[in-house]
Amino acid sequence: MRKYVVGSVPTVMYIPEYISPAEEDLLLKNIYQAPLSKWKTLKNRKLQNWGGVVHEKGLLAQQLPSWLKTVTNRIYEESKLFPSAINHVLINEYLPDQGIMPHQDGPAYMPVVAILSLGSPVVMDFVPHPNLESTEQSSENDTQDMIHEPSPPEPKIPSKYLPFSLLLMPRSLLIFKDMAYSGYLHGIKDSEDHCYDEAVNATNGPSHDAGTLTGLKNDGEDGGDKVIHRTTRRISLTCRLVTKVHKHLIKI
Ligand SMILES: O=C(O)CCC(=O)C(=O)O
Ligand SMILES: [Fe+2]
Repeated sequence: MRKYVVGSVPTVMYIPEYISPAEEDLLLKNIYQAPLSKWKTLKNRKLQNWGGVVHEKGLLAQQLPSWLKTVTNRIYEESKLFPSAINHVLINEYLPDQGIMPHQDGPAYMPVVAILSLGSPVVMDFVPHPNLESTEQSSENDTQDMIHEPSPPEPKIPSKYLPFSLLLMPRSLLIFKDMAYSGYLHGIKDSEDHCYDEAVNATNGPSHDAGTLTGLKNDGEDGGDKVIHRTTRRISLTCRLVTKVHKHLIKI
C-alpha cells in the first residue's frame, strides 16, 4: 500500500481506478435495486446502512449482501490494513450541491476507513481536528451516521498538521487511518464547483485526461484554477470494521 500514499500524512492512501467501469455499473445497479425503505434521507444527502446497526456499545450485526462482500473482501485482502473482515458499509448519495460537514468518524469503528467513489468526482477536505484533546471523548451522536461533529473550535495545542484536500475520482479507493482518522476532520463542500488546485493527488486526476472526463474543466491557461463542475450524483461506499459485535445476528 505504501506506493499509494499521497500527501504528507503517511496514513492517507489513494488508488485510482480501483474498480472497473463494469464493476461500478454493477454496484450502482445493486444499490438502486435495494428497496426504497433502505434509504434514509438526511438534510444534505441520503444513505443506506449495510451490516447492521451501530451502537456505542457495538454492532448489532447483519450479514453484508454478497454484492457488497465481493468488494469489501477484496479491499480487506489487498490492503491488509483491517485486522479482520470489513463488516459495515454506509452508502451515501450526494446530489451536485450536497456534501458532508467536516466530521470525525465515530468511536465504534476501527480507526481505518476505505471509501470507494462512484459517479461524480468530488474534492474531500481534511482539516486538523480543532481540539485534538477532545478526540478521546465520545459525544452524543447520530447512531445511524456514527459521526462526530467537531467540538467548539478552541485549539489547545497548535497543530503541526496542515489541512489538505484530495480529489476523489469515480472508481477510486481512498483509505485513511490512524492520525488521518483521529487527528483530522474530513468533509465535502456542499457546492457544485470544487476546486482541486491544492489536492495532494491532483496528478492522478483529470489533468492527464482533460476533456474526456465529464464535469472537469481547467479554467486556467496554465493549469491554475482546476475546477470540477458536479453535474451528476456521487455515490460513495464507506467501508469500516466494528470490532465489538453483539452475538445475536439480526435475521433478514
Ligand atoms: O462520501 C464520502 O466520501 C465520505 C463519507 C463519510 O465521511 C462518512 O460516511 O463518514
Ligand atoms: Fe466520515
